[in-house]
Amino acid sequence: MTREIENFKFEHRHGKDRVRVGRVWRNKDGRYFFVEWNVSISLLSDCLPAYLLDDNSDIVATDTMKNTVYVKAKECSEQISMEDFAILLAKHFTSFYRQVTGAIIKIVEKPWERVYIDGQEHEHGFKLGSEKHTTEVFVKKSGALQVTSGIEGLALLKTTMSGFEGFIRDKYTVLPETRERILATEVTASWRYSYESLSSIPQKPYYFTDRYLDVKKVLVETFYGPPKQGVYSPSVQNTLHHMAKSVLNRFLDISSVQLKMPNIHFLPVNLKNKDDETIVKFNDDVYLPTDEPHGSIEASLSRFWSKM
Ligand SMILES: O=c1[nH]c(=O)c2[nH]c(=O)[nH]c2[nH]1
Repeated sequence: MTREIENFKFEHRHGKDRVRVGRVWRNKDGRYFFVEWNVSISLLSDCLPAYLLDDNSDIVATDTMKNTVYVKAKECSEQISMEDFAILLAKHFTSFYRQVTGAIIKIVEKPWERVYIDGQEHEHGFKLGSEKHTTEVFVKKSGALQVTSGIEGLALLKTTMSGFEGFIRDKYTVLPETRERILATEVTASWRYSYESLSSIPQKPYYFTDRYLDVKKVLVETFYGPPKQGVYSPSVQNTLHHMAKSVLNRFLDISSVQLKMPNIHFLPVNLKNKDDETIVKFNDDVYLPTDEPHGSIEASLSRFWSKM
């Protein structure tokens, strides 16, 4: 909420961060489904008297917000995507409380994956995977909405078909040019859907979950290229742009995509002993893995008609 008070601009919101919830569903055949979500709620509401006076009569308590997560999780008798759960929560807060004019709900899913035993899916066994699915939903009382989904911690590496040449060389430059290096990154991606109102959201139950898996697949496939020959990457920047473009070309319901791709360096190892004898000579084989410092490369790509 933005207000002008005594010639100052005053903005406020309040909510509850990191509400953790696990939800189990069981289908008729006795097969279990499980999600673990970390939910953050932020409400835009008319509760100025609480800031200016000792009047809390327009405050939705953040403890109440936390409880609502569990109530709504309980009420979801069928499995639901985390985007739909975020929309459901936001709809609740903006319609149930006169004071609430907007709700921002963020969810990060813990990557529990069904296990396979002897090549067979386990009915109720899960193990922790790596990258995380994220979402952020903003719903206004009017029904206007924004839905963003994303991925965090998608670690990708290829051992060849990457180089970096032709960059600025000056007295500070040491880095040799190369057409052969390891390319490694940990992708953080987010993409905005083009839906702008509650009524335009697709009603298909796993729509957003399926889309998340589709986008991840396109990002990964574009990074690596075809299984046998791969695809040459002249820079992280170029690969990032290809990945973003592939997502927008493939999915017309996505209006913009943002990618952060740190360049995680693997340094060539060359060693000489005290007699100046070479004991390890680098031949694109032995590397020193590092996590810092790392290059930081990020960009966003949007359709022209996108409002992002
Ligand atoms: O793909 C790269 N992009 C850069 O901007 C850069 N800078 C650098 O030192 N190595 C690399 N690699």
